[in-house]
Amino acid sequence: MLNVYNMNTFYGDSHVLHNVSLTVEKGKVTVLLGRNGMGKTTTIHSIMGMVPAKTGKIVLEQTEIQDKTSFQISRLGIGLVPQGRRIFPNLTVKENLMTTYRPAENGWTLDQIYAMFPRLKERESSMGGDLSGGEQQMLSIGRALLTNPKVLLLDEPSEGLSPLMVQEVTEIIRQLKQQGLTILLVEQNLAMALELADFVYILNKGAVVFGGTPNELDIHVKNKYLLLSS
Ligand SMILES: Nc1ncnc2c1ncn2[C@@H]1O[C@H](COP(=O)(O)OP(=O)(O)OP(=O)(O)O)[C@@H](O)[C@H]1O
Repeated sequence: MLNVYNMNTFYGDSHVLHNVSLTVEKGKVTVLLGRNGMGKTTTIHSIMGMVPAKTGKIVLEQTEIQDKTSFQISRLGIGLVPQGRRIFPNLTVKENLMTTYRPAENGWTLDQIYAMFPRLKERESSMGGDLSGGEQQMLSIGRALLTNPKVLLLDEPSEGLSPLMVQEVTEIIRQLKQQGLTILLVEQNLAMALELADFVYILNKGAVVFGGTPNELDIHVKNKYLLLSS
């Protein structure tokens, strides 16, 4: 569905991603793990065209997207739930949702988003900035779904949420998977990630050092790249 081949990304002279290759299979949850600063967000931003890769190829279905703008990439069917949620604080919940709404045949509608997130319906006239962290995360997910994406990228959706809210967000991602949505999830929360993952990649210093199923992710790999500080 989404394939990344040998992606190299720089911030100025700083070479951050080194030949990153990933496969995100249709209808599956692919998880990208790695400690702080290892390049997870940069990978997501390069796929979205926000920090374009200097070399490499990114293919969505049959279309090469590495030279396209973020707007074009969104239109082609990649939705982003960004780190930190990035909702508009001075727009209402409903206005936040409608900013990106793009109707699609058999696609998400506002009513369906409200059915999935009843709390957003209750708060539809509240300002985005007045919502709790968990409500903002739901708003951010709802807003991305209303672009009717083929692939949904989620960048650390559990960040800053209470354990109860993390469970709720996990449940939502599980439901989206059951509905057949293709998902690339960046997470620091290992338990959450492994609960959802069909396939796992680990990034270390901007390079993919592991790709396999959650079962193949043994304690040695976890210790080396995820649990211990470097
Ligand atoms: N705008 C930027 N300019 C320069 N360097 C950056 C910029 N953004 C990130 N970096 C650097 O790129 C590297 C990868 O950062 P990135 O944010 O992609 O990591 P991450 O794995 O997503 O970490 P985190 O979990 O903290 O978000 C880090 O060394 C970081 O300092």
